[in-house]
Amino acid sequence: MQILRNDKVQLNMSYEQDEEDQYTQYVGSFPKEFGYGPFDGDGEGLAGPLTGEQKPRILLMGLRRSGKSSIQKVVFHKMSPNETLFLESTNKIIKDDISNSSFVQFQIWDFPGQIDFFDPTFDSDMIFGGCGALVFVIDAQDEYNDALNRLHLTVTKAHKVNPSIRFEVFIHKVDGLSDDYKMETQRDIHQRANDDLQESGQDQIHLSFHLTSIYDHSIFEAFSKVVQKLIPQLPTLENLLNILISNSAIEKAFLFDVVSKIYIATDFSPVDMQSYELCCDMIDVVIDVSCIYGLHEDAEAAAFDSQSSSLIKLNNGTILYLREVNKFLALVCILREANFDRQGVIDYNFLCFREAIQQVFELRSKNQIAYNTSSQGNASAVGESGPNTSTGTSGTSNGLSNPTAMDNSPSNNTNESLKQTPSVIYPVSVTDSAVAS
Ligand SMILES: Nc1nc2c(ncn2[C@@H]2O[C@H](COP(=O)(O)OP(=O)(O)OP(=O)(O)O)[C@@H](O)[C@H]2O)c(=O)[nH]1
Repeated sequence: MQILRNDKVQLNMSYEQDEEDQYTQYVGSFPKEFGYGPFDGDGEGLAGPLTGEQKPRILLMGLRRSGKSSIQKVVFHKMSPNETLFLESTNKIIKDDISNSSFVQFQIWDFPGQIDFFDPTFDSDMIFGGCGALVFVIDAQDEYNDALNRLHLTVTKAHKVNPSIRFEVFIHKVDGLSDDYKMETQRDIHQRANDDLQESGQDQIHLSFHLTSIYDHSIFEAFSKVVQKLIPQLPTLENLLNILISNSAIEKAFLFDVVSKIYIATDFSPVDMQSYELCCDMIDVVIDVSCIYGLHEDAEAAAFDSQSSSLIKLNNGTILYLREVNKFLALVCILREANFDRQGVIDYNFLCFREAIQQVFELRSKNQIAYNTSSQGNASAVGESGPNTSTGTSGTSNGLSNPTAMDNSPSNNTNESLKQTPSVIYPVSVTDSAVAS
């Protein structure tokens, strides 16, 4: 296995509480430096970093002790699940800035369980107005009548203020339930929540349901789906992954945010949990090995460079192949060993893919800077972009509204170079053109 060198990413927190050091400790095998940091720009995403106000916001709501803070700590701060037993109850809104990559830039607001919407100090316009997604956590191990009432109250209120919010219901702590009971609980909660909405004439509100637990990968998978919906460039990324896998005989490819192990995009084939878990585990292995062997004398040197990669052969004839895409993102692929005999072609296709991704970043950055400039100088320009530009839900928050924007970009050339590879696997012409160029 080639060693993926560890990147020293700073941990950046914006907690309101005076507990800045609390989560910068070692958790498991992760070094404390391996966490989120401000996007310091390495040429790929001089995003004119989004300001707090512009970042899509994800709200974590639910009854007391339903598991909101645990989810946030486990997914984004590498806290081990057992440590969440000692978390204290949240008594005010905690805002957490997730700024680890130029694609995944958002804020998570963790709410106290006992929050009162009718309290005059609760500014629902401000809270729901700039929100991209609302995650409502229900403790599936507990009686959930009250939680369903609360869910109804929360979504109707939020939808009234901001109809573009996406509602995600986490049926949480399912680790304690048998498979049958899990399914039964999901069906029951789904049915009752939607019935409540229908009875109150609010059936235009759409709820998505996820079975989650911090004790397995389900919470990462569910959060991946929540975050993906906030990435306007998602169709472009998926399209690029499709082109890559179909030309490289790859079975499944994930574009991972390395620190959180959230996948921000995958190809169009269905995701099965086992593949996702395998890829997550690979990232853990790579990081662990990198921490032990990957650091050079100059520990401050930028690691995770363009040569970084890892190859794991499983004993069932399958290969896991990891390549660094940029400082924060990694491509993890699953493919058959037999299809890996012409690695050069796969690597060439990967380079085209990486270049395309970088161009998406650049385009986004340019649009972001243009947007920032115009909104500073001309208030009406903000109006043109729509009132929800800061939420990330309208598809314009980052200035790149849809894949057609990409079509006009230089990256389309890269798309073409991938597309030009005949759909036959490993066309010789690709290698030839690579050599020729
Ligand atoms: N079994 C199990 N327990 C969990 C899970 N997630 C959280 N917990 C436990 O649930 C308890 C409450 O978790 P918190 O994260 O503090 O809950 P909260 O919703 O933030 O609570 P408030 O801050 O009071 O609103 C803790 O003891 C966690 O260890 C899970 O997936 N499974």
